[in-house]
Amino acid sequence: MGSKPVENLIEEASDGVHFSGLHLNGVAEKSSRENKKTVSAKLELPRQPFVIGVAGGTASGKTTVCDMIIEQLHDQRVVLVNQDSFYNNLTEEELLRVHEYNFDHPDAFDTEKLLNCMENLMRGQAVDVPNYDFKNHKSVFPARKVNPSDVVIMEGILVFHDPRVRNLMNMKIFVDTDADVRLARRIGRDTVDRGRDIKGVLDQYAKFVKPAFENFILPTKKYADIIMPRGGDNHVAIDLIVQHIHTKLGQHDLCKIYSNLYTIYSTFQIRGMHTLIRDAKTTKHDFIFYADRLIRLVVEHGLGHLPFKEKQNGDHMTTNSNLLMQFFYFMHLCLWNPGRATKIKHMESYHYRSVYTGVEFCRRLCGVSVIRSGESMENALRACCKGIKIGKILIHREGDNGQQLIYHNLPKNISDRHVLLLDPILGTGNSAVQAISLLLEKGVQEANIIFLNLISAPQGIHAVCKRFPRIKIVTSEIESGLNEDFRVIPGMGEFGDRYFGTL
Ligand SMILES: Nc1ncnc2c1ncn2[C@@H]1O[C@H](COP(=O)(O)OP(=O)(O)O)[C@@H](O)[C@H]1O
Ligand SMILES: Nc1ccn([C@@H]2O[C@H](COP(=O)(O)O)[C@@H](O)[C@H]2O)c(=O)n1
Ligand SMILES: [Mg+2]
Repeated sequence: MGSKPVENLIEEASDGVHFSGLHLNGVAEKSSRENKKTVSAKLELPRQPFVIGVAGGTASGKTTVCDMIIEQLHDQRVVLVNQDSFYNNLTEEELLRVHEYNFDHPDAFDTEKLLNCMENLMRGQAVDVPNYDFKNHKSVFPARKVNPSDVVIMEGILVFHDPRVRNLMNMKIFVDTDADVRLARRIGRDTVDRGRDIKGVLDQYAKFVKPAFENFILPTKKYADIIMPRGGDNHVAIDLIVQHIHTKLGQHDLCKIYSNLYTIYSTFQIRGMHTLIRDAKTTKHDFIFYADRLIRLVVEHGLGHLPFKEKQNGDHMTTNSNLLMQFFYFMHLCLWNPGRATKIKHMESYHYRSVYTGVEFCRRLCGVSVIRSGESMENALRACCKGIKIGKILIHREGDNGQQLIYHNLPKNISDRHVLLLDPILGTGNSAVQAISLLLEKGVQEANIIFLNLISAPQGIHAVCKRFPRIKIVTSEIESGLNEDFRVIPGMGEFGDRYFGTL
């Protein structure tokens, strides 16, 4: 993998331009990829943080959940921005009648200030977040200095309410805790931490907190990606969320280094399928089922990277309604212009010409599977590309570095084709390098190779991308690393053995 360890490469890349497949909008992402050469020029574009929104009713456990996520993300730079910090300061008059003030209405917050603060953080600038005092209902000095970070968590009862705030979020979590539990916790917290008396807490709850929950907070639950029951007691959900963030950040960094590395969009469905195929207890039947689902997604994604030509379907297209119109027009001519009507022999002459502008698939392509595990991907490729030719390469592994190419059978005219190279696991990258070298020897253009796999280890990515910067790698997950046996961890055994049942 070269002389520098992975962490150094990531660190170096973090200093310069970031090729984020996750957080930049389409335009920014495209221009970053197009300007790959500017990496060396070290343009100081801001890092786009992974923004998580955490909403939910009062005392549902939002702050507790955020603290737990932050604790578990100990190796990442994470900051918390509380919506509470952006409460409007009360006027003297409002302070005198504070019991009549509705702190649960969206207007109680200075949302412009929150947005401004978030925009600065996303531009890579440190911000001063007000320090709100719940006892005196106002911000106090000094403000809290918040530095730009990899992950920004925005937490508060109404963070999903304003679409401008909501749209900044990459992940939205709604903490869904039973109303009675919330009221009991709120009484406890407000009397102990916020200097309130029980009667005041109950009056405020009945008058403002409960109605606002129903009118403003609960309706935003529909925007959540994750609805989290039981708040901080839900350790499984917290683990999954933390793992997902880790995956996103890991992929993020390697995708920034290599603009030819593509990961399919990660969803909990996809993570769930990975969780199953990575479990030694998963039955053969389930292993094949979920591996096939993942393979199909990767193959479809890979095909999306093939070139295409614009194509127009210039055929006549007729709908029922215009057939009816044509019939009436024909009858009209028969009555009023029989001469013209007789000239018309075919109804088709009246069809409205409609053109569909689409694209044409690239036809000059073939698959090449690396025997044996790569053969597990052939069916998905055949299902997507009718009649596709698939060649094979057998590489024998001697120890961990000695790879020996011992057999190949490749489609004719492979040099004219785009090649989809199939191997579900990219580990050290040694086999992939051998296979790609063979394809290049056979005259295939490096830029015409798309390497499809399910799991890529960083070592393999560095090995392949550095040596063949023009090939594309499409994967469904970037692994954290390899174990001492050069296997992906946590281990799934030999993919081919598990898929073909030859354990
Ligand atoms: N799972 C839990 N079990 C017991 N108490 C909890 C739990 N989660 C939160 N609390 C307590 O309930 C109160 C409200 O929790 P907090 O996280 O501040 O909620 P929120 O930020 O949603 O208002 C706090 O006093 C907190 O210590
Ligand atoms: N001066 C204030 C400001 C806010 N509140 C209440 O705080 C709740 C929001 O904070 P959570 O941690 O519970 O989400 C909200 O329901 C307000 O009623 C307050 O009492 N006094
Ligand atoms: Mg809170």
